[in-house]
Amino acid sequence: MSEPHIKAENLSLHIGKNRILNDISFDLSGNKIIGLLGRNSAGKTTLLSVLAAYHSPTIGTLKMNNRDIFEDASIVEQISFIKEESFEYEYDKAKKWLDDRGSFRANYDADYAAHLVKRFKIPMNKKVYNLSRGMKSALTVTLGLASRCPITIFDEAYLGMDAPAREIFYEEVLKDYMEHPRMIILSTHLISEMDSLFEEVLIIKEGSLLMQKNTEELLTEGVSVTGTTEKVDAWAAGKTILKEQTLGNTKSVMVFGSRTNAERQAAIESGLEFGPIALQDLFIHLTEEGADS
Ligand SMILES: Nc1ncnc2c1ncn2[C@@H]1O[C@H](COP(=O)(O)OP(=O)(O)OP(=O)(O)O)[C@@H](O)[C@H]1O
Repeated sequence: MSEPHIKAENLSLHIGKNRILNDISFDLSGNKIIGLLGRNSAGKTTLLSVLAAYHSPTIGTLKMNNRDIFEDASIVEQISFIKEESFEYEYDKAKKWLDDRGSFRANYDADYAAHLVKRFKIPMNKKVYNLSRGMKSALTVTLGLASRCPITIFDEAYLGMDAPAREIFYEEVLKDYMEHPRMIILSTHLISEMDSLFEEVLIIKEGSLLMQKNTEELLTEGVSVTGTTEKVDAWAAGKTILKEQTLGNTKSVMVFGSRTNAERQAAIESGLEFGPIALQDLFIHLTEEGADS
């Protein structure tokens, strides 16, 4: 298959009277790791389930490699959608569950799955419903990674995993992506742990797309500036201020928006101090109630 290309145009999803996704357009192309960021209830799971063809858009279109995801079953085979499952009635042993599901996936690598099972220490002789929450997550993540689908979606797949298991997950995502490039989309609202994975991010807020950006570009647009209140106010006038703090005559602002190098240089020469803003801080302020990017 050629490199994946997903194009959403004016996509809206209504369920009953609820308008869950509103007029979303984006263009994702190539093998890369993409972060889908949004606060609780922003619509991450819903958007991903539309991408995985679980829901058809009420309005608008969603195409993969120029074909409608809902009209072509062969496309759905290229997509793996991993989310937290309760597995309340899953009486198979973990080994059978994984082997059965892997057998339906064209690129499934059983040796790699065995490697992940070992790293996560999943007790494969236990019945799935009896596994701990963290082990259920590890099992689904193992299926998602070892399936090596051209489009692999993890919807907050770390839920239930403890910190060491999450660390293994992040390491394996990166390592396996480098060896077998594909499009991997990870949704999260725990950004600080995962920010270094994302080459691109989609940020959604209240069912609408706030932005689609290359992560590096996004990070260069956010900057914290500190100096005397007078100088900081003069510099920040007309800019998008995400946050401000004053202590005595010293002021610090977080600003978002593109700047020229010359502008930055002049500000530094006038005595202002520039610092980076972490992706998580940018996310928090950009998605705040009333924030307008
Ligand atoms: N079947 C449904 N019927 C009605 N409303 C729904 C349905 N599914 C989701 N919603 C609503 O749509 C909104 C988005 O839900 P969604 O689960 O996509 O958010 P999320 O960003 O994944 O949230 P979280 O981070 O809390 O998991 C929520 O307000 C939710 O209550």
